[in-house]
Amino acid sequence: MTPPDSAVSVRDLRKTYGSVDALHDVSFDIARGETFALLGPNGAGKSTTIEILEGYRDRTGGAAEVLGVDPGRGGTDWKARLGIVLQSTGESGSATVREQLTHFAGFYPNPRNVDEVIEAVGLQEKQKTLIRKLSGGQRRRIDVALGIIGNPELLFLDEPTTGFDPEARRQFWQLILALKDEGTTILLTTHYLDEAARLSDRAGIIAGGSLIEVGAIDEIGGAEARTPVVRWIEDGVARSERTTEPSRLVAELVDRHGGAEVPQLEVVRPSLEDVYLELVERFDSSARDAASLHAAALDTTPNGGVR
Ligand SMILES: Nc1ncnc2c1ncn2[C@@H]1O[C@H](COP(=O)(O)OP(=O)(O)OP(=O)(O)O)[C@@H](O)[C@H]1O
Repeated sequence: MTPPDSAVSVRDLRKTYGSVDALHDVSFDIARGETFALLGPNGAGKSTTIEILEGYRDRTGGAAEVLGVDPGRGGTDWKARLGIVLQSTGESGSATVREQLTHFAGFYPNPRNVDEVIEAVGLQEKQKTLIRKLSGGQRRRIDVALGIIGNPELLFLDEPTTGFDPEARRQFWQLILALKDEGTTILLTTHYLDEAARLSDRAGIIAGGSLIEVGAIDEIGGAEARTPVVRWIEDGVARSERTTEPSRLVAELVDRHGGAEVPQLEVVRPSLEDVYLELVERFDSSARDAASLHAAALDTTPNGGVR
């Protein structure tokens, strides 16, 4: 089932929690060495997908392979090849930063150097501090440090930079780019679309438990969604136009203004965030249409309408 260079392969993955249909028919591959972002609104099914792939959660249906192994059956050797940064901060213990990392390094056959990891997550000055005395953002760095201490082939990062200050996020990005250079495969979920765009090669967008789009980070959504928008003010009215030839339009506007400044002129290339919001909004509105069609059909069926 798995393409030969795949680190992760998912086919028709389904998960229900009681009556909640959390995932349906989700299929995607992640190549070895690739950084893949799984994006989507709250409750879309990202953590459920990740937890199934980590072997923490059973699936209801479909198939999955992670580093060539069914995650439902992965043993200790397989787990030692994974690095996991869960969504919630788990570390609050009474060990120091250095003690905790040294302790966890001992669980792995080929761990990273503890000093290097402490430096990579920017905790040199806190290495002798008890973890429970760290700030929330600093504890999150410990989560990331514990995720990479085992020198994983595949790293799962579930909203890794929540609570980071902007400088810490940039520092974290450098760390991830360095891991990527070393060939680590990374599966990232994040609500920061700039983070996904900066770090990932490809992304999948999940909404309502379905994968609605998957593709290269600078192609996702298709060429039309990426068309630049020219914005300006004319006669006191805000104008905008989508065009594949923004230079031509700008030249025309300058001409129309007799060579003077065009008020508040800007050319904006839609960002990953703009494309994402458009795709999710389109999904939401077709889900609303389907729900009202369904309600209308019930209403017209004999004894179907509940009033
Ligand atoms: N243990 C559980 N029991 C019942 N329902 C659950 C459970 N875990 C998740 N769900 C439901 O499954 C759906 C998907 O949740 P999931 O946590 O995978 O979403 P998510 O995309 O990770 O969201 P977020 O961005 O908020 O973390 C949601 O409707 C959620 O309420």
